[in-house]
Amino acid sequence: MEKLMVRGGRPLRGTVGISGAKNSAVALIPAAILAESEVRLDNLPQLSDVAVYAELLEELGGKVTWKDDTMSIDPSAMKSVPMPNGRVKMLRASYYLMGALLGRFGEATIGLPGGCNFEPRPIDQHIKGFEALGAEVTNDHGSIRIRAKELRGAKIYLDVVSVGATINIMLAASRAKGLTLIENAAKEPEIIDVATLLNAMGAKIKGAGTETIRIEGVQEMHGCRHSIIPDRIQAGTYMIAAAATRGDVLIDNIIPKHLEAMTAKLQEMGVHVYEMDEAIRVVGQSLYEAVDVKALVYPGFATDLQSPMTSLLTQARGVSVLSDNVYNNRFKHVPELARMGAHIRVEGRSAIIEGSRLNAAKVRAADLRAGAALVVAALTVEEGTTEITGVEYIDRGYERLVTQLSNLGAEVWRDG
Ligand SMILES: CC(=O)N[C@H]1[C@@H](OP(=O)(O)OP(=O)(O)OC[C@H]2O[C@@H](n3ccc(=O)[nH]c3=O)[C@H](O)[C@@H]2O)O[C@H](CO)[C@@H](O)[C@@H]1O
Ligand SMILES: C=C(OP(=O)(O)O)C(=O)O
Repeated sequence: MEKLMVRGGRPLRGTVGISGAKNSAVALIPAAILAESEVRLDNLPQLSDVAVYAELLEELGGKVTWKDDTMSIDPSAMKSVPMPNGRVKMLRASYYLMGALLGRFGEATIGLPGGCNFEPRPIDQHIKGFEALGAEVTNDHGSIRIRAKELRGAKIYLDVVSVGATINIMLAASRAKGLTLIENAAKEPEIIDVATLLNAMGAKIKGAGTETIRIEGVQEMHGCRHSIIPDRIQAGTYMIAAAATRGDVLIDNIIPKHLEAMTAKLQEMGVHVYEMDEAIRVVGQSLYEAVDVKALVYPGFATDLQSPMTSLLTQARGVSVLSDNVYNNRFKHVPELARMGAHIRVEGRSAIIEGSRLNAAKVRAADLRAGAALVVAALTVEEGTTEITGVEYIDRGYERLVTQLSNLGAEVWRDG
């Protein structure tokens, strides 16, 4: 079993460049299905989810070429092949095949998605959206069959603010007849990135990044070239790691505005953070104050950063309370951090974190960001080597993690 080995106690120092965003990439790749000619994506991250998605598109008959950080997708010969099992179970974002195939072919059969299952993650709002557009949706033993004779624009009010449902409805509605309004839409930067690509492909989308998105359906969409936005979650994780190790790191090739909630929280703790045009410098300090954190939808503090933030808060003086208002039960990192000596209690949707010194241990990453939390924690440990299993989860979201951390002076390697 592969392990990530971390010998901590060294302040991270230097510059780390951030790749394109995973959560954009896994929506932009299936969005290409809607075009009739080649879509080229630049600044693509080298991640396992991206590799799986490329294979999924090939299974559908797409021609995919991936070199360095550029992927070309020729969707002209694609068909809506049923995918009840197999690779669709390997990642969460396979649900975007539903909206994209429905938009282009009027039908899709896709197994329920996999990915990080830190708690039940329903897709009822995606289905409600497809039905509002005129599709018939049935669940056949965990496989979702969606059919529409004709997609028609509709007004859809999302009961919960959902990134996935907002994007999935945008994908299908781009090729529907007439006007679709998504109300109570998610506002994450990745939504804007997807709308930008779709518009470059010929769609007519306005309002992405606000709570009302207006989509005027078009009959045809074409190829284009698009560069993916930087990964704000990888960037935030390196900000946390820099602070936790009392280091001095320039996080480069990012959009600092996407990290405002993180920057503000670090500053509140006493970390020195300097924003530049396309970079943020984080300078760690010896003493940090406990703070309260509420993970919320964008532009609030990102739920994907709450697990690594928990590790940083073990390094603060006093008691911090971290609540997750997006996923109430995203605390699989807590028992593992406890093995490393952390004093954390989970009460309802909150983790109550006491400042504590951590020790090396053998721990398991149960999901992607739980893995990031363990890496951050391990980097703070002064003596001994921490062994982290579940590396396959971490590989879903951090490009060249060992190389990146080693370049910053960390002692990290893979074993097994
Ligand atoms: C591939 C991708 O982009 N993944 C991100 C996406 O996941 P994902 O798109 O799956 O997350 P959502 O924004 O949909 O989920 C937000 C909340 O809404 C609930 N919900 C969602 C859909 C639905 O139909 N019904 C429902 O009840 C979820 O259980 C959750 O409590 O946004 C999450 C929230 O920022 C991030 O943690 C994930 O990294
Ligand atoms: C939960 C995450 O991803 P996914 O939705 O792809 O499982 C994440 O990126 O933290």
